[in-house]
Amino acid sequence: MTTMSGSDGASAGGSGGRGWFTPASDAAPAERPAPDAPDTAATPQGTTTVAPEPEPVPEAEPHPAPPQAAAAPTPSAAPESRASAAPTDQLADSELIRTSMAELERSSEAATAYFYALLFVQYPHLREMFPAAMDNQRDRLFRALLTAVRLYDDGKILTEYLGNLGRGHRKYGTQPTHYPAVGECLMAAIARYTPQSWGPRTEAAWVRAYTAISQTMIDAAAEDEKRAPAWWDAEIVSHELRTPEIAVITVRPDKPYPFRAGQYTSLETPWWPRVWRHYSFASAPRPDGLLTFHVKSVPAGWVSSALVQRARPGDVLRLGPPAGSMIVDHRADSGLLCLGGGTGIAPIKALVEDVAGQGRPRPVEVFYGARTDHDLYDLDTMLRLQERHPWLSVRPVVAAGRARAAAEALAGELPDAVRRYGPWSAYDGYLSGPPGMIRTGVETLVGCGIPTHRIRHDSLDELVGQGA
Ligand SMILES: NC(=O)C1=CN([C@@H]2O[C@H](COP(=O)(O)OP(=O)(O)OC[C@H]3O[C@@H](n4cnc5c(N)ncnc54)[C@H](O)[C@@H]3O)[C@@H](O)[C@H]2O)C=CC1
Repeated sequence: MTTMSGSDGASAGGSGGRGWFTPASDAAPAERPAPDAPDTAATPQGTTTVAPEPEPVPEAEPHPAPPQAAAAPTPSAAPESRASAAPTDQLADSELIRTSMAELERSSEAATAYFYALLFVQYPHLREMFPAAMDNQRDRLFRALLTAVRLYDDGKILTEYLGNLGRGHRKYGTQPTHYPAVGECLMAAIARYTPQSWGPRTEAAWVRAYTAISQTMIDAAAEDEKRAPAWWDAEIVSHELRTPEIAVITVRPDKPYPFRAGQYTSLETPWWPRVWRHYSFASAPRPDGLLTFHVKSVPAGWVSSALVQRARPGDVLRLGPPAGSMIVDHRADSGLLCLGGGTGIAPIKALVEDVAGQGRPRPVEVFYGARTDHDLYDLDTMLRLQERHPWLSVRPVVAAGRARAAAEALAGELPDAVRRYGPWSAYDGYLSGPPGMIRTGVETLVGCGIPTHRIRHDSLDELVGQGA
């Protein structure tokens, strides 16, 4: 598999044949599917990172000033433009790309809007692969780029991130032949919005990086194609409204769906084609193969609202591959300290079931937080698990007031409640919930003596994009 340092793509220009960004000839055959935007990054040991994925949100399609005919970058006046595209090592590339990215960040919105406008003007047939509304999509592309640049010098993690991305993109129907088009428009957008840093060396560094990125994604998708479908259709077999905003939805996939407790998937509804959202599996793998999700409808959340208010048994959803590395290492004996906020309790419940299924008891301490006790929609389930398993402790934590249903609930924000117990230094941390909770939760656990490499959670980027 190609890594960032492996390719020597100079700026050759042109998007056809073996020009810019064309995958290596001995790599993936042309008909292999590949990706179009970001999906998942998982750090092997520590923090789980769920990366951006093209998951647009509805809305009219806004566009920036229409791009000119050709996507030629405009490198001329840049400070480093007099330098030749001489051989550069990866370190130099990463310097150039970071500088360029820092400048790009200042105009990220305009640059991504320009990129998509250019892509759809130059390659109109690609438009149908994207959802009608492009808002969130634009944001996700940029976040993916940022993630790749951030991981640029860490070959192993970058390869893992891109591999997940490539596999995740199979469901969009992306082909290897799409990469040159995307690369060409991306370079044009970067060139246009980084006048200070753009020049031949930076351009060559970006071309090398993009070529390597594409190749890694294409290879991963091709490899994945040998063993897994691009997507699964899954019929809803039960739909239970736990509160007016929260539904517990169980589906039956049309083919076996292998995954690990703590992971998540991407999900598309029939009502919003090509709009995908992430949801965690709320149970460990079951013998009957059914999968359960907890969905909270959020304001202006078209997908979540459809899933909660409109979906019914018999409706068919589409699932992407499993992703995420918030999984339990069953070779270890350490205890699990789990923080589940709101519907973030879903993967925590799966983790508890996973530990139970191993038949090797180890301490599991769950803090289940909600705004009000009314929002503790899955407390009964968690308390039943606690009754069944002596190694499990479940503590509800209610931020606002005290609940009748959970008279024993602790008061306050979830991380504060955790701090009152412990010691936790011998535990591994698992966090799932809203981004603010994850941030303060990680700080709290580190403050309690749990090193970051023993703390796992889904990525904040992904969670931010999820609420729709
Ligand atoms: N449905 C699913 O499968 C999954 C959902 N999630 C995420 O979980 C979140 C659930 O949202 P809601 O149920 O509306 O949760 P919520 O906003 O009602 O909050 C749940 C808990 O988090 C605490 N919290 C919130 N912000 C905090 C902050 N800044 N500092 C400390 N504590 C804070 C609250 O006090 C409460 O205890 C969403 O962001 C969703 O993306 C995460 C993983 C899986």
